[in-house]
Amino acid sequence: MSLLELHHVSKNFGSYQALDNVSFSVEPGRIVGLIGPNGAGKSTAMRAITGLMSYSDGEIIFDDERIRFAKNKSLARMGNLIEYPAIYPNFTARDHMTYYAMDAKDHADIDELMKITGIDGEKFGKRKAKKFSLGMKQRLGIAIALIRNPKFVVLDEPMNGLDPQSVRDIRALIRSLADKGVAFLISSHLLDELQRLADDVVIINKGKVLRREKMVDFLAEGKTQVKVQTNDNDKMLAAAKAAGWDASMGDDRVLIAVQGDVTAQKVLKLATDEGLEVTDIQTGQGNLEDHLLSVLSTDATRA
Ligand SMILES: Nc1ncnc2c1ncn2[C@@H]1O[C@H](COP(=O)(O)OP(=O)(O)OP(=O)(O)O)[C@@H](O)[C@H]1O
Repeated sequence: MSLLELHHVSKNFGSYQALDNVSFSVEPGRIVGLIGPNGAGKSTAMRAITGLMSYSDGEIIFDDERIRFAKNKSLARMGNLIEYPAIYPNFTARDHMTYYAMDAKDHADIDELMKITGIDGEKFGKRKAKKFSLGMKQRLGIAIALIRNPKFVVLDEPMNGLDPQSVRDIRALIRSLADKGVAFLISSHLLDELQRLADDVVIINKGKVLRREKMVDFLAEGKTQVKVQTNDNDKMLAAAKAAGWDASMGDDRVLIAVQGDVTAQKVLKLATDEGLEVTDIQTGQGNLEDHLLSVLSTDATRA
């Protein structure tokens, strides 16, 4: 039995459909990455799951209870950090911990959680939250999400504003909690980070789920690609597509799937024939970002 299940969930804002028949599940102890471009519906899905927003159709079941807007006993077993953490400017980090632990049947050891999330010690202990940096607020938000020993935690862009050491600390914390059975649903535009952290991936685009699979399977399915950078990548992409190749635009280079007669030499020859200057060319397995872009570009072609 899954801990969280979304069955055919839809959400409309007026005539705009932000979620369209969304179904996926999250198992205990799994870290699930929710990824997709801006406006795909990630925050909307997370808000519906945490009872912060109503949904129009379908159902969301958490821990055997149907999630409804703003009235769920089960939400006490769910932690979340969505957009801005609920921080009180005149509270210190410890005040927040004490406040959010109040009335909880079960809560984490406050000192230990403050230590792990790096909001303890001389520097932060006595400082009021209004004087916190963005990264500090983010760490406090993560600590708040974890204070009630949740079974399931929803984190929207948790690594926002964190320095590399904090990113590493938070990653280790999430992994150790998942090893103890806590499930996570995490959205992030930091795809390298998510690739390292997530066990499963849900890809959402224009409110629809395009993929739901294990991260390793998704990455393995990513084709070997020739990644070519030229002085005119748009022209390179058009030429590759005209040649009938499976090509998409990466961050700063064109990605061409190695299949049939496509090789790096052929790509180089095509670029030269087009009068393009090749500044870099490599062959390799796509990473999460490459494969995501390729899945999104296939989806756009279908639409
Ligand atoms: N309260 C609202 N009223 C009207 N439209 C909304 C509202 N909230 C979100 N939307 C629209 O729904 C779509 C999905 O938004 P959402 O914030 O869920 O996307 P997202 O995947 O989280 O994007 P991002 O990566 O930019 O945060 C967007 O087109 C957005 O403009």
